[in-house]
Amino acid sequence: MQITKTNALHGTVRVPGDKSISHRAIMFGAISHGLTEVTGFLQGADCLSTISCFQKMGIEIRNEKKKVMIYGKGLHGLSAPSSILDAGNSGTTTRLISGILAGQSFESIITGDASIQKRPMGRIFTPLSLMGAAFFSHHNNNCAPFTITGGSLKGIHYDSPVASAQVKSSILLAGLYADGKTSVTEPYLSRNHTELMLKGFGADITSENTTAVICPEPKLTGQKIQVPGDISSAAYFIAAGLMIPGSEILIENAGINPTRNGILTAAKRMGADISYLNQRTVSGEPVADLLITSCSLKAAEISGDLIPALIDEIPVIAVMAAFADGTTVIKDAQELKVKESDRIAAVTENLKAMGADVTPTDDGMIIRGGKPLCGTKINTYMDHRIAMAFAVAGMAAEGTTTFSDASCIDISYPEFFKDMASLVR
Ligand SMILES: O=C(O)C1=C[C@@H](OP(=O)(O)O)[C@@H](O)[C@H](O)C1
Ligand SMILES: C=C(OP(=O)(O)O)C(=O)O
Repeated sequence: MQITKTNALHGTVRVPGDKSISHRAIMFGAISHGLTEVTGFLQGADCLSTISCFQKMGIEIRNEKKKVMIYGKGLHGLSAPSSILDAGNSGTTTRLISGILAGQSFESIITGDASIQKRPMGRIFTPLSLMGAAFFSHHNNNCAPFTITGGSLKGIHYDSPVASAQVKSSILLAGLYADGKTSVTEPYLSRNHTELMLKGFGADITSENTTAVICPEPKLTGQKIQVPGDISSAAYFIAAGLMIPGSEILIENAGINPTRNGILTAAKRMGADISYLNQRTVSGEPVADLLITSCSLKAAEISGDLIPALIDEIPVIAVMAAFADGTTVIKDAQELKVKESDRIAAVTENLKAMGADVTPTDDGMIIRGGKPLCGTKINTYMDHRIAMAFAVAGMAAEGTTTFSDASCIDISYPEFFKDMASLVR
């Protein structure tokens, strides 16, 4: 794959289904009674890992691409896995499944790829152990592979040190199996798809400010779920549409849940005027079509409670900042170091290689925008967000951009290059 500077982008694009919501639809369907039908499911490698894990635990899942059918067996219907559960590259799979496995009467082993084997799992071992599950990290490093011994769980209150929807969701799912109320408070509100969707399946779940509360409910019921387009995937089109002069693109069916739409807030702070058309609610999630028109971008500060709402979009926001006028400061984003790659290191290394003036910090980066950027060979670190963010950088830079390996894009957006190319006239 080679990318050169592109002309203005025009046309309409429909991004694939939301990754976070697709994972949850499979998981919640598996532990509910009866059929769950999912349309708009993301056929990315991460979500396929979730499907395969539940199939290994005896759940029939038919993936007909346009529709995924999950024949749920209820909270206690999973069987001991036929072999080690492989979460692939997916942190969401690993951490959310652990919450469910914590409440099972069997033992299971979870592993994943080289990246997953480096990501911190102590953050779920601690609360789930307090609830009564036991964990054994095979390399004694609080990472995968690990064994979970489920058990009878007790309800707890947990003050999470990190604003992480994966930690929150893992605890709430274990809470379905506990003997009483379970609650989680986080420092800032993270994405709330679990709270919204579990309620739809019949769970007794409420939230107020940064606290979510769940009470055990013996029976969840299968649902029809329509997955909205992924705002994290839309982010690459938003950035390209804003940065490439003369562009006008319509992104249809994008999820705009306020706990996820920080990219829109950041873009607005940077001077963009994005129109929200056809606003509606789909399966409990707010959705809109987004009209993006190119503009000259200016620097902004990205920090505090905005961070969880745009955590996965920071690589592409950093690219926008490199093309913007002024100094952008991104802080409070130390979580970037424990994603599929160390995204502070990966973004700053690649931006520097393209000629940008950028300084990494402990919890983010400082980008002095406006220097001319030139294509180079991007080291993706096999991180899908890095590959797509720098594909966008390559579309706005002089010269040619190539990649060490861009196959990682299949994790969240297998059709990315095709969809982007459809907008180039
Ligand atoms: O719950 C989820 O679906 C996700 C939560 C976020 O991770 P953290 O919970 O680690 O912040 C995000 O980065 C990830 O892509 C998906
Ligand atoms: C961090 C991400 O996903 P996960 O944690 O599920 O691997 C991501 O998609 O950017």
